[in-house]
Amino acid sequence: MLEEHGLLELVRKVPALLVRFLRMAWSADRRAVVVLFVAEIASGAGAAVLLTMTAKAMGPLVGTGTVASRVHEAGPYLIGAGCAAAFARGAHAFGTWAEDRLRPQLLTAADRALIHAALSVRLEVYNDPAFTQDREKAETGVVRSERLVTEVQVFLGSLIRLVAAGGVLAGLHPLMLGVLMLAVLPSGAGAVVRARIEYRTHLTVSAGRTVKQMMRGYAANRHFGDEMHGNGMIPYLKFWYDRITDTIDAKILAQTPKQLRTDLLSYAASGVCLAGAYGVLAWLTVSGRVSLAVSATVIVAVRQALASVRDLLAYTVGLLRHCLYLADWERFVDNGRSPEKVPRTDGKTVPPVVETVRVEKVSYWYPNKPAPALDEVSLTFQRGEVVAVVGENGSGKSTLVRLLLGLYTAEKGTVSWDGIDLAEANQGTLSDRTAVVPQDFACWPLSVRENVTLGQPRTWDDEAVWEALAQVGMVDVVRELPRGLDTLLARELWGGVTLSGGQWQRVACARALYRQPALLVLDEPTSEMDARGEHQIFTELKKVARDRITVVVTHRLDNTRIADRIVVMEHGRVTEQGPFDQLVTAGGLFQELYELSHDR
Ligand SMILES: Nc1ncnc2c1ncn2[C@@H]1O[C@H](COP(=O)(O)OP(=O)(O)OP(=O)(O)O)[C@@H](O)[C@H]1O
Repeated sequence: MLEEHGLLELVRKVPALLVRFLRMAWSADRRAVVVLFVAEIASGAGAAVLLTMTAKAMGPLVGTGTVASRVHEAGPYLIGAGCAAAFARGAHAFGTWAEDRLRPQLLTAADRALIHAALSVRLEVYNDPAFTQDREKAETGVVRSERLVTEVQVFLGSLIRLVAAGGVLAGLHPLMLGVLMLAVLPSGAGAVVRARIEYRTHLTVSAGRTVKQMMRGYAANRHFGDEMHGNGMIPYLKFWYDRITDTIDAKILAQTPKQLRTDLLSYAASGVCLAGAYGVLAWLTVSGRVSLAVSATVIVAVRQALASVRDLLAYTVGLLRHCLYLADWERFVDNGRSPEKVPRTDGKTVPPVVETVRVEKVSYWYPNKPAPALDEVSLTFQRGEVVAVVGENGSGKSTLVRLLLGLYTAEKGTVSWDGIDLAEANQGTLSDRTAVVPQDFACWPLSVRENVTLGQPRTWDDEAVWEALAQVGMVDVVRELPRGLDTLLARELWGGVTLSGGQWQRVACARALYRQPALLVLDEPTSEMDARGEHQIFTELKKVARDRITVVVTHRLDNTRIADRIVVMEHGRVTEQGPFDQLVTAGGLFQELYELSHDR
């Protein structure tokens, strides 16, 4: 991780980051990039001409003769200087126009890359605790990408103006470059020290900021409103949020005395060096080595150079800081493209119809867990079968179905579909054959139609959509919505509505049925449904079971009566299998759980 390395590591990365950033800008808006560069170069050239004209005007102005004749002689140069200044400002305005165009486009490009990366990785990558933290950091990189445009613009402009001032001074007298260096060096050193302090501060607060960001997300999410308000959690959450923000602030504030010391030292050194530079200049002038006119120009040029250096350094610090966040963003985005993190697309094609899914001696470990979530599990599933998977919390049911779906890859053993080992399957063709109603599903802020067809190629035929809705008993509810299938299921948006928990669950089931998959997995599909809804779903499952393998994970053991076979799991192992009538009297865990569920 970049954080383990130092500032030097970051500085080494900056050019590559800037090139990548430039490429993004180039593909977003070439014209704006060209205008930005041309405008800043033109603005720098204008500043150089302004200085040269000033130098030329100084000769007559500080020379001999009447005031009128001196002004007359200097007049054309003064007009030239005025025009150069106007030109430089005009060019800068175009630079700002380009910046205004690039900022939002780069923000969008960085944001899109992040979301695509987050959506591209395999589900297993999410299990790595670093993944969430990396994503939070990358989010900050997205926000900072916008500011980087301004920084690059000012950095470039200042650099060009500094080079222009240096060039003009060197042209006047080679020694003047030394005078300029003497005047600006301490500010440079001060800025580097400041950047180091800021970088270290960033490292100390980054973990706290990540947690804070997560909390912000929860606090603003209506989904958690019932839980927060109904449990009286608000005062503690406020207290907790205040505490973490105070801790972060305290760490940042603890750095301010160091920054003050750095500033005072660098300003004092700057003052001494500037006085030294002017002393050298005075000596050169008095000893006749440079003319009075040159010396007057040097003073103007040094002032301009100092302003440029101040901008340059301030924006270099900003640039470094933002590159730091961008490095986090870059790492996350590149991870989302690395072959070992994304699903396989080059493997064997999974056929549309599957007769047998075989699980052979499969074990699976989650990161940082000593015991396997699945331990040498062997099972076979046949087309047309409805299999219920039951067991106590944490026994490995959800892990098993993720392996069947190919969402996780077995670490030991194999899961195969008609002989195709899923570790070697093309994941795209596999996910085309599966459908799942997970325990936790999203309430997508899309129309009813899209909520049903999501994951399928777009269709103009609503008949199949209505059919899927009929299978879950949602036809009347949808007909009564203000815009039927077009109704937006997002109460937060104008014209949108929301559904009840059970209705949302029915929509999730309709989506799975609409897919007509080879493997249909339902993990607690009816936990929020009323008795009628539950009855309807299980009746429908039975009706459509002939064409596929259906796996239902459930804690409501009465529902397992519809299953052809029940698989009982304990501590990651399969301990019982068989039809309901057999298991309910077998004296094993199933019978015990069944009796407990009726012992009220
Ligand atoms: N993402 C994860 N990271 C780490 N450990 C996990 C993860 N998901 C599950 N586990 C662990 O794996 C084991 C099996 O979990 P799994 O979710 O498969 O159980 P389950 O039978 O579906 O439980 P439940 O009935 O509560 O849904 C548990 O010990 C759980 O703590």
